[in-house]
Amino acid sequence: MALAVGMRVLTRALLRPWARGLRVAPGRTGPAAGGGDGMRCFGSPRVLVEPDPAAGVAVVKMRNPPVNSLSLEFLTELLISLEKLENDKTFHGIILTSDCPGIFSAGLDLTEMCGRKPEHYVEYWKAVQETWLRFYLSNLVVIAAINGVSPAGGCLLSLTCDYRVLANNPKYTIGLNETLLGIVAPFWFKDTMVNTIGHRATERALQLGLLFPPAEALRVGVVDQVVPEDQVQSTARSVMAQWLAIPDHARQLTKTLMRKPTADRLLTERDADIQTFVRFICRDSVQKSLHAYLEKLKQKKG
Ligand SMILES: CCCCCCCCCCCCC/C=C/C(=O)SCCNC(=O)CCNC(=O)[C@H](O)C(C)(C)COP(=O)(O)OP(=O)(O)OC[C@H]1O[C@@H](n2cnc3c(N)ncnc32)[C@H](O)[C@@H]1OP(=O)(O)O
Repeated sequence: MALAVGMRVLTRALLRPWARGLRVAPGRTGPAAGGGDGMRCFGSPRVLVEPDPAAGVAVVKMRNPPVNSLSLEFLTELLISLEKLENDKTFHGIILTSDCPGIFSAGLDLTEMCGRKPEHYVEYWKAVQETWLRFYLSNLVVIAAINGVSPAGGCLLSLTCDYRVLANNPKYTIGLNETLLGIVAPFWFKDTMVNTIGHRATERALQLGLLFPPAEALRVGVVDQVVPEDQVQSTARSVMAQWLAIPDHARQLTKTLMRKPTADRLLTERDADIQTFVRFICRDSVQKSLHAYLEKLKQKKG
C-alpha cells in the first residue's frame, strides 16, 4: 500500500514535462569503477550511473554543480536512477557519491524554499519526502562514499544509506545544521538521526546545528568509517562486497524490520507534514532568515 502510494507520486513526477525531457547521458563505456563487463554508463544530466554488472553494483554520482543542492529536478533524477537500478535484477547495491569536488551535497536547494508560491512548496516537499522514503527503504544495499561537505539535507541523504564512508578532510563536515539557518529539522529528519546516533546525541546535534568534522562524526556515529580521501571509493567497494555476501532476502527483511516503523510514521502523516512544512516556510520570519542566509553565502565570495 505504502509502496503503491510512493510509486504513484514517482509516476506523477515522471510525467511532468521537464522529467519527460530527461535524456539518458551519452553512453560512456563503463564501468569506470573497476571490474565488470563493459555495460554503458547511463543516467541523466545531473546523475551519472556507472554500472559494474559483474559485481552487481552501480556507482551513482551526483553532479549538480556547483554544490549538488537538492533541487526538484535533481531529486527527480535521483529517484529515476534509483528506480531504474532497483528494477534491474543485475544490481544488488549502489554506491552513492559526488562528482562535485569537495561537496557531497549542500542539502536542500534553498532557492526552492525562498520566494515561491505555496503550490511550489507542496510539490517540492513531496519530492523531498519521496526521496527520503525511497532511499531509506530501498531493497538495494546503499553505501555512501562521502567525498565532501554534507550539511542538512546532504547529511540526511547519507543517513538513508546502510553505511557511510567519509573522506578524512577537516573541511568535510557533516550534520543537520538547520537551526543555524533559523529553520527546524522535521520529525523524520530527527528520527533518522536518532536511529543512527541515539536520542541524546541527536538532541545536542540538532539544537546546536552541529556540523561534525570527520573524527567527531566517527566518534558520535554519524559515519561508520573515516578513510584517507583517495581511499573512499575503494573502501566503499570492499564494504559493499561484505554486505553483498549476506543472503539478500534475509538482509532485506532485516532492513525493513529496522526501518519500517520510522518510515510508516511519515507515510501516515504525509499530508499533515506537507501542510506543516508549507505553513512554516511561508512565515515571514522564516523567509527572512533563509534570504539572509543565502545572501551571506553569496557575499562570502565578494
Ligand atoms: C512548530 C514548528 C515545527 C516545524 C516543523 C518543521 C517544518 C519544516 C521546516 C523546513 C525544513 C527544511 C529542512 C532543510 C534542509 C536543508 O538542507 S537546508 C540547506 C542547508 N545547507 C546549508 O546550510 C549549506 C549552505 N552552503 C554552504 O555552506 C556552502 O555553499 C558549501 C556547501 C560549504 C560550499 O561552499 P563553497 O564551495 O565555498 O561554495 P559557495 O560559494 O558557498 O556556493 C556556491 C553557490 O551555491 C549556492 N548554494 C550553496 N548552498 C546552497 C543550497 N543549499 N541551496 C541553494 N544554493 C546553494 C551559493 O549561494 C552559491 O551561489 P552563487 O553565489 O550564485 O554562485
